[in-house]
Amino acid sequence: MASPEEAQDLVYLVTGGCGFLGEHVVRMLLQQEPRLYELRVFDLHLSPWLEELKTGPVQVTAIQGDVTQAHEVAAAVAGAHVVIHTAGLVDVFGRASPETIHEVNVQGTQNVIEACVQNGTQFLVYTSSMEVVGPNTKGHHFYRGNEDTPYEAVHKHPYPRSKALAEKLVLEANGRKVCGGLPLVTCALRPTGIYGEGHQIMRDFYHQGLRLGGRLFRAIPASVEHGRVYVGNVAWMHVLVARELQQRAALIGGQVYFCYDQSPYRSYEDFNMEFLGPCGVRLVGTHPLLPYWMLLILALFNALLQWLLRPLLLYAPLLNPYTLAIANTTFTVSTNKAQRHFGYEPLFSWEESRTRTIRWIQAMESASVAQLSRS
Ligand SMILES: NC(=O)c1ccc[n+]([C@@H]2O[C@H](COP(=O)([O-])OP(=O)(O)OC[C@H]3O[C@@H](n4cnc5c(N)ncnc54)[C@H](O)[C@@H]3O)[C@@H](O)[C@H]2O)c1
Ligand SMILES: C[C@@H](CO)CCC[C@@H](C)[C@H]1CC[C@H]2[C@@H]3[C@H](O)C=C4C[C@@H](O)CC[C@]4(C)[C@H]3CC[C@]12C
Repeated sequence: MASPEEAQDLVYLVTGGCGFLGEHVVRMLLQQEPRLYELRVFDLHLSPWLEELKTGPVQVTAIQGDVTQAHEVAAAVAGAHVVIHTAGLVDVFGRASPETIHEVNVQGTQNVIEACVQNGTQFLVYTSSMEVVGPNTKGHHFYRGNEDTPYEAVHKHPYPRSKALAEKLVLEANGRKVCGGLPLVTCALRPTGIYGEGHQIMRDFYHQGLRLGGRLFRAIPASVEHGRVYVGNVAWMHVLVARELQQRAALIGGQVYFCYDQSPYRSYEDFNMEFLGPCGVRLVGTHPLLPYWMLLILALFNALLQWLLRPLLLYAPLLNPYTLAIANTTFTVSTNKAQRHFGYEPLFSWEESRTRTIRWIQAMESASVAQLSRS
């Protein structure tokens, strides 16, 4: 039974609630937000696991919709107290056009803001990205920086450009009057590279490793640090900041926070090996097996091939000039701003985050073995 100060009276809306991060935010809200009365999950594609959540004490409402359609967003927001906007088109591989990325990430976010204003919804948390800052394509390193570290943010790629524009819209909307006259309170969370259960790129690396006989070949120097954060902690940060935004609007409104936890600083590949290693994949080489210039030629070749093949098929490999640049540029954060402003402490230790991620990969493996033996 909820105590009087914890009456179950709040309606939350999570956009992109069926995505990798969105699913963790949805589950975290159900576990950690005692004042939740209704949870609306809005996504272009609804996942079957939502059905099992509908049997719990909180009313879970699945809404199939598109953030680019203002009327669909407005209908979903009507009556909500808090919106957590995670929906986005995450594409650094050239799968979607720059126009589509802009439409979903920027126009979609504008639609969410306008829907909050029209409907009198006062609290908006936006999932931004480290890429709003960098790494930039000039290869400048961002070494254990924080929210105030000066850095030349240069956005040439459609994805980081769209995230930066959307973040700006969200922060500028802080303080706007919503219907009823109260101020809109917004903030943005900037995860570094998220990992954990459901991470598609980790899945891809694992399967690639299996195809190559349990090996992956080092392509990035071990000295390049890449920031990573566990999905459960990113979700927890969203839940906590959404709650505290309602109590400490003056402090948190209009602010940005990097998402961080105790995950160690490593290169992108070495970090992945923390999970893939125990699952039978090893990283070959202590130094990159190919020199950088050769990888760059391969990346440029991939980009050319993508362009040539576009009328016929979608060719979108992991390696392109942009992903090569990100993977080869140090970008790590070291901050306690979220702890100072809203009392954030990671919910999952590094050991737990690692164990959970390994168990997920192992479960994936058992499921595919079981499927093979059935067929
Ligand atoms: N994955 C990362 O490492 C990472 C890091 C930093 C920030 N982010 C941000 O976190 C958010 C979630 O990313 P993710 O990794 O979970 O991606 P994801 O692709 O798994 O999830 C995004 C979700 O948004 C939904 N969506 C896409 N277009 C939509 C539309 N037009 N209308 C409604 N829903 C739509 C998708 O169906 C999907 O369920 C994104 O905003 C992304 O920019 C991700
Ligand atoms: C050169 C390859 C040899 O193994 C390795 C390529 C790795 C890349 C595919 C990934 C390296 C860094 C990743 C990005 C980073 O973690 C942060 C991101 C921010 C987020 O908002 C979206 C995802 C991403 C762009 C992420 C995508 C994959 C990498 C480029």
